[in-house]
Order: sequence, then structure tokens, then C-alpha cells
Amino acid sequence: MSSSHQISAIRQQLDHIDHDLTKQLIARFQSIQSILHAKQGLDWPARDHGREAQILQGIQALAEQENVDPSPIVRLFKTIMQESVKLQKKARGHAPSPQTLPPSLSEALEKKSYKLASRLNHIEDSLVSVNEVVIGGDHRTVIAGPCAVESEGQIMECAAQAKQQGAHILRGGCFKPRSSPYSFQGMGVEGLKLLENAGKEYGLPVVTEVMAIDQVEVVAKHSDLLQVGARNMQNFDLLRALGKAGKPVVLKRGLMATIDEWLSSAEYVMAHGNRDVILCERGIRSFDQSTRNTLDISAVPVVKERSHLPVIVDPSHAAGKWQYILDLSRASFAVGAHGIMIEIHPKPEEALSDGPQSLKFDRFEALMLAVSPWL
Ligand SMILES: O=C(O)C(=O)C[C@]1(C(=O)O)C=C[C@@H](O)C=C1
Repeated sequence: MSSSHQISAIRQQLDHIDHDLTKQLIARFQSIQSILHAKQGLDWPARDHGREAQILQGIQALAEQENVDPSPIVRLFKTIMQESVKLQKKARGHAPSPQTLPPSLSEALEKKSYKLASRLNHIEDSLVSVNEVVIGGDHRTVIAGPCAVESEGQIMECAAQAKQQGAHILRGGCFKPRSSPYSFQGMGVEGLKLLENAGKEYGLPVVTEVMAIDQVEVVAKHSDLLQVGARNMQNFDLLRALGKAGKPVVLKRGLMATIDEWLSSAEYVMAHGNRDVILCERGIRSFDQSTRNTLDISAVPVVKERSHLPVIVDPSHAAGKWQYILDLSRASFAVGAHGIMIEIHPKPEEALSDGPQSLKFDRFEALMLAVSPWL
């Protein structure tokens, strides 16, 4: 039988633990004061995602070893580290970024054909808001959903899963650019409405592809973020039209496009009035057939050096096989991507498009756990 004495005794124990925890936290924040001075001397940024991931992985392993659910402890440590970053940023007087670029980089960027997209023009990372979701800078974002919207039930199930696992934006193709004219071409406007409703139901902004100028208006009406597919990266008329769409744009890299060509395409959208552009690396054509495309992971740091725009990675289209998506997602965040775009499906074997690269829900859950240190 429990008694009030027992509760008092446990509370006393808790008081001791809290006392020790507080002392430890004070010591931790004192160490943060020391590291912030050391890092400032080396011009290192306040936040280090890689280090945070390492710390959280260690904590997760320790909790699992003790047979304890790691989630609440991981969440607490995330908050502690957020406070550490805030402390460091405050001490730097909110001016953590360098005010000038290295001369060699400036010189190289001056010769480029893109100006608005260039880091030369905008030294700080740009942040793009998709409703309440902020992409870029220190934010890390997960976009998830099916390759194509196939039915109300399918998109609702995917939205529920995306929300439950902590994704930030729901994806779903409605106008599908298929290699064969005989393949499923998407549900069109009907699909857009289903996607919009699913997003509203679960409080997730939605992204979908726009393939042609005459679709821009209707896609912008029903979605929060407009996607330009790899095959349309150099459809300059479409890019011009997107400059006036009034919604942020995610621009996928063309199958054979260099990084500078990709940034020049971003420049088209920006020069025509829309500064809210997010870049998306989705694999390029190479000689190797082992994966659908070759994920150019090096594009992420290169883009981040040349441009202030957010850059995300689509490992699903790059790999074409679900087996590689988790590792490539981790790799994407490890090299500094601002987000990932993942294809999920309740029954990938029955998907009307891209089944082999779509994750079943339990595999998506495992992926979200694996990337959780970055989120
Ligand atoms: O290791 C660092 O660089 C720190 O600034 C410390 C710390 C932490 O709280 O442990 C804080 C912020 C960084 O994002 C990573 C880790």
C-alpha cells in the first residue's frame, strides 16, 4: 500500500536528483561559455549539427543499453542544446556570420551568371517560409508523402503517417511527368484538392509538381509550395511564370545539369519576382546503373558555398530503391542539407508510380528515428 510517507520519501530522492542535475547543468553551461570563446577565435559557427547528432546518438545508445525509452531523454537534450546555441548566439551579439566572403570565393562568384541567387549578393543563409514551416539556415525539414496522389484514402493515410512521424510538409504528385505516355499521368486537379484537404486535416503544408505554365494558377491555388521537376529545370518560360506565382518554389536539379546551370535556373524565378526558392538535389545521370540516378551529395556543400538559398535532398528519386533511402538521408543531413524529401506509401507494391523507392510506414518510422538527431 502506498502512503503519504512514501511519496515524501520519493520526493526527497527527487530533490537530491534535481540538486545534482542543476549542478551538472550549471557546469555544462559554464563549459558552453568556454567553448563559445574558443569557437569565436576560430570563427566556428554557434551550431554544429554533426556534433549534436553525435551527442544524441550516444544518449540514445546509453538509454537503450539501460532498457529505457530514449525519446524523452533525447528530447530534453535537444532542448538543452538549443539553449546552448541561443546562449552562444546572444554572446556574439546576433552577428555570428562572417560579414565578408573569402576573396577567392568572391572573385569566383563575380564571374557567375547568377547574381540574386549568389552568396555574393546575400551573405547570410536565406530562410524560406512555407506557411509556418521555415526552411534554410539552422532549420532542418522533412517532406514526406506518396509519389502520386492515387485516392482520398491513400493520401489521408500518408498525411496521418507523415504527421505522426514528425514530418513538416506533405508531398504528393498530381500532374506526373512520366517517361511513358501510357503510364499513370496523375489525378490532376482532383488530386490537388485531395492533397489540399489531407494537408488541412493534419495541419501540414503541401507541395506538388507544376509541369506547365497553364497549371501554375491552379497548383498555386491548392498548394503551399510549387515543385519544378528535374525535366523542367530549364523550362525558362515556366520558371518566368513561377516568378509571379506568389508561392515558394522548390527547384529540382536537372538530370544532366551542372550546379551553375541549376543556380541560373533559380535566378530566372528570382529575377522574375520570386525570391523564395529552395533547391533540391535528386540525383544526376551517370554511367552506373546500380541506382536509378547518382546522388551528388557533394552538390550540397558546393551549393551552400555559392548560394544563400536553402538546399534539400531527394534520396528517393536518386536511389530508386527503398533499401538505400535511410543511409542517404543520414548522409544528406551529415553534409549540411536543410531538408530531405521522402516518398512513402501504405502499400508500395501496389503504388501506381515509384513503388520500388517508396517506404512502407514502418520503414519511414525507422528513417525518422535515424535522422532525429538533426531535427
Ligand atoms: O560542441 C559545440 O560546438 C558546442 O557548441 C556545444 C553544443 C552542446 O550543447 O553540446 C552546443 C551547440 C552545438 O550545436 C553543438 C554542441
